[in-house]
Amino acid sequence: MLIKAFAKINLSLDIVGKREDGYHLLEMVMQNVDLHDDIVMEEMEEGIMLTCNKAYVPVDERNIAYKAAKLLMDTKGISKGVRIDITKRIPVAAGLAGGSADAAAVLKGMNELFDLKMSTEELMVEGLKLGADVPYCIVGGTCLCEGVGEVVTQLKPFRGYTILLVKPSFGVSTKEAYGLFELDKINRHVETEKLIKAMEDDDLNGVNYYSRNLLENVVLPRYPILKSIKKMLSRSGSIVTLMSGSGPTIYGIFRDVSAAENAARALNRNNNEVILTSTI
Ligand SMILES: C[C@](O)(CO)[C@H](O)COP(=O)(O)OP(=O)(O)OC[C@H]1O[C@@H](n2ccc(N)nc2=O)[C@H](O)[C@@H]1O
Ligand SMILES: Nc1ncnc2c1ncn2[C@@H]1O[C@H](COP(=O)(O)OP(=O)(O)OP(=O)(O)O)[C@@H](O)[C@H]1O
Repeated sequence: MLIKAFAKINLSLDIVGKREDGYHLLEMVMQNVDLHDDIVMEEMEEGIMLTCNKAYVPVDERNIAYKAAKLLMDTKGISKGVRIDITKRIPVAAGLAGGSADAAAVLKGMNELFDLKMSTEELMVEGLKLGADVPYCIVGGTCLCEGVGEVVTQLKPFRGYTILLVKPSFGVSTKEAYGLFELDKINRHVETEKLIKAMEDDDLNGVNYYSRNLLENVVLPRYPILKSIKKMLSRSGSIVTLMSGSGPTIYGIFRDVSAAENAARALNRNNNEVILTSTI
């Protein structure tokens, strides 16, 4: 069985509170792009066997896809085993929810492979045990995500926009980014309703005006190169230019595909991973 695990970008990320356990309460608009990992799953006699085409991704119980398979085996009492082969294309530790997308794909795959008859809601409850982005990755598409990310509301699709992803050679730890954030220093939050309206109206200038990621406040000052990438993208014709999630990936939304292709050529240096894709 082949399942595609799609990357996401954040059109917004607002932090509106903090829980006792340190997790942040969010309001974010998330969007899948066509860039995806391929997950091939197959039943085995016993155990979990995982492979990945990227040597730096762990293939044991540290892999979130492995954890996803183990979680359902334990909670659903599955006596068989599963083989999972991951072809990774989504950059790692990038703010694109690569690991979360793999985990969501494995939960869905296990549901089918072992005929578990779990509903989307049940899969989301199990997914949240693995990571805050996993429930969104189960639903996918264009969504408003609240709570710690797990309260997911589908929005009108925002399909077919040309996206250029630029991921510099370093990664950013999500935990570290949230750790640097100080909520009491924020005096302007995201106008999420207005952003959603602009998206619904296909008003890219409005999307540009209202799209914001509050984690940029702590991640950009730490990595000034990200500011240069944002500038280069805007100068190259990107209409919306924002950091995704906890970074470091910066993306641009283009009206004009050839402008995006030119920007891709200009930014293809310093070991940046530059990927041309589109919203789905
Ligand atoms: C940055 C985003 O990707 C935006 O979509 C997500 O908020 C992060 O989602 P994720 O990587 O699935 O997050 P998890 O694996 O659950 O958590 C990683 C770390 O991020 C921090 N974290 C995560 C989600 C959240 N709402 N508040 C947090 O403070 C916590 O310190 C946690 O230890
Ligand atoms: N299946 C997986 N794919 C990628 N990374 C994984 C996977 N399983 C575990 N990891 C580890 O998780 C860490 C974060 O990777 P991931 O790609 O999920 O981050 P991210 O894109 O920033 O995700 P998010 O946007 O959810 O924070 C990496 O250090 C990586 O080694």
